[in-house]
Amino acid sequence: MNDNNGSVVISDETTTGLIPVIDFGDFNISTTSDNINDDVKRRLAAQIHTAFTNIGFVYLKNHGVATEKLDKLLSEAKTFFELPDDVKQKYARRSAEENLGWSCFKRERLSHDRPHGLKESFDFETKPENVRHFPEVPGFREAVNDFSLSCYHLSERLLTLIAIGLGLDDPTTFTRQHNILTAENGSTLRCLYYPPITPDMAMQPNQIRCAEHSDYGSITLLFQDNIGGLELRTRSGEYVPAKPVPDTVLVNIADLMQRWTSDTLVSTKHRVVVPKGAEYSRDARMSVAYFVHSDSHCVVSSIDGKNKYPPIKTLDYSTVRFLDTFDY
Ligand SMILES: O=C(O)CCC(=O)C(=O)O
Ligand SMILES: [Fe+2]
Repeated sequence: MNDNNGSVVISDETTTGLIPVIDFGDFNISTTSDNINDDVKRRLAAQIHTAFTNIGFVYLKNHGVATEKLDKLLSEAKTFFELPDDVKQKYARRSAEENLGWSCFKRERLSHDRPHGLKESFDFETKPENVRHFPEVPGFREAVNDFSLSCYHLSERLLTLIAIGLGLDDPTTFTRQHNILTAENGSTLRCLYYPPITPDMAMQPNQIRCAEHSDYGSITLLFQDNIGGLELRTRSGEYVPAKPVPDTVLVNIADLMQRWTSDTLVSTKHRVVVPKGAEYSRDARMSVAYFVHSDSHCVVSSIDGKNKYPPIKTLDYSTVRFLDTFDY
């Protein structure tokens, strides 16, 4: 079925009909932004805007981020996560301000209504000159840098389209505040590992892989493997699956962008549940999230000038959120 902007809305249970799949081929990361016709940008901007004002999530296909780069990253990350804890501990995250490094199993608590998540993760800076190297997994560093760079290019395009979709005079309104490749910016690439759920695993009541939360920054690019379990909250309050759609990236609005746009774009809560049935719980699940944040010193205040929310500095906002999530 087509919605009124021409984007395809999948009506089977893959996305429960709520999350559009948009063909990003005309503006994929191999294109040169300046050469792309304004009509193409306006069309894509309108499609994305509709998704971000309704459900806050969209699948993009033909985005141009090479599948081989994702596969390589997932494979290197898996090798890392399967190392013994005492090795991984050398790379453990240290503080909320830094927001980098390894978070061990059951470290992160995204909702106070649930126990810690059944997952491990590793956060990287998005800058290529990133300092951490992994003697134990020599290819990990390069795979992260390579993938990050593609995500950066896709993010720039999306931030431009978001500005156009909002009808802003200046399409660089957001990109100017997202100097992702500089030290002024705290965007991160996160590799996530949800180990197999085994009968001997000590699980607490209500414990799931990743508890209900919304993301903190501007937008998130999420690449998931084929295991499933991701769910998002509809406006009526129920959680529905956001199933893996091969070769797509799932993009969502995060909290600071919702605030920036005075709730026009919605930051939707989501979670990762343990798939039902022994077959799937024996599988580990992996995903990669690229969290796009505005520059640390950027003061986010409503673009419509109505000040629905008081202005807040990006770093102040994200530090409070990280402190709430991790027990330091
Ligand atoms: O692993 C996933 O699919 C989702 C992870 C997520 O939502 C997050 O890390 O913010
Ligand atoms: Fe999230």
